[in-house]
Amino acid sequence: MYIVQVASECAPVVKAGGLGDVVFGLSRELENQGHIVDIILPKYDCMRYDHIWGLHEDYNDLWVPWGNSSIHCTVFGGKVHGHNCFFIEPHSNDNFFNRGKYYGDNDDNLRFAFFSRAALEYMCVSNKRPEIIHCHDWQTGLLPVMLFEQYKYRGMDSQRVCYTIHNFKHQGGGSVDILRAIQLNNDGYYLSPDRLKDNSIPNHINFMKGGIVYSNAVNTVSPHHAWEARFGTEGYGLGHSLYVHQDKFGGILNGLDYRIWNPEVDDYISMPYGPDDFELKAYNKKGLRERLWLEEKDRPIIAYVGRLDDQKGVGLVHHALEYALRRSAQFVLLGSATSGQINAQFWQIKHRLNDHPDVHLELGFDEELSHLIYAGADMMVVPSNYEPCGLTQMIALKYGTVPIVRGVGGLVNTVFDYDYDELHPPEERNGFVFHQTDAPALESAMHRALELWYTDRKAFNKLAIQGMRYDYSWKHPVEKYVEVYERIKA
Ligand SMILES: Nc1ncnc2c1ncn2[C@@H]1O[C@H](COP(=O)(O)OP(=O)(O)O[C@H]2O[C@H](CO)[C@@H](O)[C@H](O)[C@H]2O)[C@@H](O)[C@H]1O
Repeated sequence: MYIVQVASECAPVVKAGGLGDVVFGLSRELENQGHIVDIILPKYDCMRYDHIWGLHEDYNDLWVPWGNSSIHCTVFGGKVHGHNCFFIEPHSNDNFFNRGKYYGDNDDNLRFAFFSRAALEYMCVSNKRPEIIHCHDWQTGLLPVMLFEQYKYRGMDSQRVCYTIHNFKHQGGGSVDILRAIQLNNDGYYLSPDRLKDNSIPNHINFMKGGIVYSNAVNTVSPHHAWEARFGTEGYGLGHSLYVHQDKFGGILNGLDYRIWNPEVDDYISMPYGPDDFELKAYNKKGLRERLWLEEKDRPIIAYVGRLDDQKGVGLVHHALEYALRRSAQFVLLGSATSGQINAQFWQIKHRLNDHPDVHLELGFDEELSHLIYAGADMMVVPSNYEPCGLTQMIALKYGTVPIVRGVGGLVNTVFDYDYDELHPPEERNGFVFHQTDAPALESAMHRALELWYTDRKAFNKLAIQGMRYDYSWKHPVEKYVEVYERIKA
């Protein structure tokens, strides 16, 4: 099958979080299984150009209809670790993708509406006719709308869309001006409740709702989160739309790319190791301590890696740090804040603890360091408020770093409590789970993990090795995506 992925991220060239990992890992495994995949991305000024090989002009004369005129774009082709990517560069004073960052500007909705339009226009005029266009998150929610309302009549009538939602909280939207920009000139039609009308803000369109209504198949990234979004509050107002479209909605658990996330072959860590020579993990703990100036002693290291965002339970992340110190453990944090307030709060903590021999906070994005943390830590905390899938706990498992997670979303589908899991026998359990969003709940799970580390190291290591033996690769999820593609293709 020929599949085009359209997304705002693809690791390692553009990665702000898990979306980038998924777009790359999914594409790579699809190709392994014999499919052809192209990936279309914006050409950001701040991408990791060192991960692109053979960047060249692929299509120089792309004119993308926009408002009353059109914007000239150049499309660049290049290989990202062997995979075909196309980068769209608009030439206009809006400088849509020359902002020194991927997201976070007031006109983000317009920027990605433009990107969706440009991706379709490029496929249309360059004669790319995939069987499946796979769109991701709010940034590309308008693509299926334009495909079925406009491009279907321009020779793209047999393309089908699979739409994957990685985060319901960010839906994209705005006034009907956006419809004008993408030339969907019939406000009454598009603003109807069964099309793009936002479910709560009057006279607003909602990109993600558009994606749900117009795509042929819709999924989120774990079975449990699909249930939460449909029946709980985690759909952030889109629960009703999911109900209306329930026949085409489901959950497919993410995978991990084990060529990137595998301690047996990881170039960024101090010493390779696997479940059969787990004792070598200790060299990575030493390497991590040396790199981050932590004191060398017989203590566990607890880590947090992730965006510092309300979604991730930042209050509990901070609490985990304080509790770890109280229990004489060491704590390492690698995170980038998504708001100025959270950023300031963590810089303050960092300054306060700057000379502490048992703590290191690294505030920013550092892919290489993240590998060493997964390898060197003993435990990883993931106290999320909600978590569609979560990759950090799956990476931690592969690196024999025991996850301590809140039982929500994909965390429920991947981490099974050492003491209390009822569905898995003891030899299949792999972590610690708590349920409430308060500090005592987190402490009780951390306490159980720390007690095991302090009092029965053998049992702790056995648990870590059990986690390493889980297969959360892309192999099985890709089979599920291919089933979906087969079902919807023309
Ligand atoms: N400061 C930093 N430095 C280096 N690396 C960092 C980093 N902060 C995060 N990362 C890395 O980014 C990825 C984050 O994965 P998550 O699953 O937590 O994604 P996120 O919440 O962004 O994405 C959303 O999409 C993904 C993919 O579908 C879902 O798993 C998830 O639940 C959903 O919220 C991991 O690879 C992690 O190591």
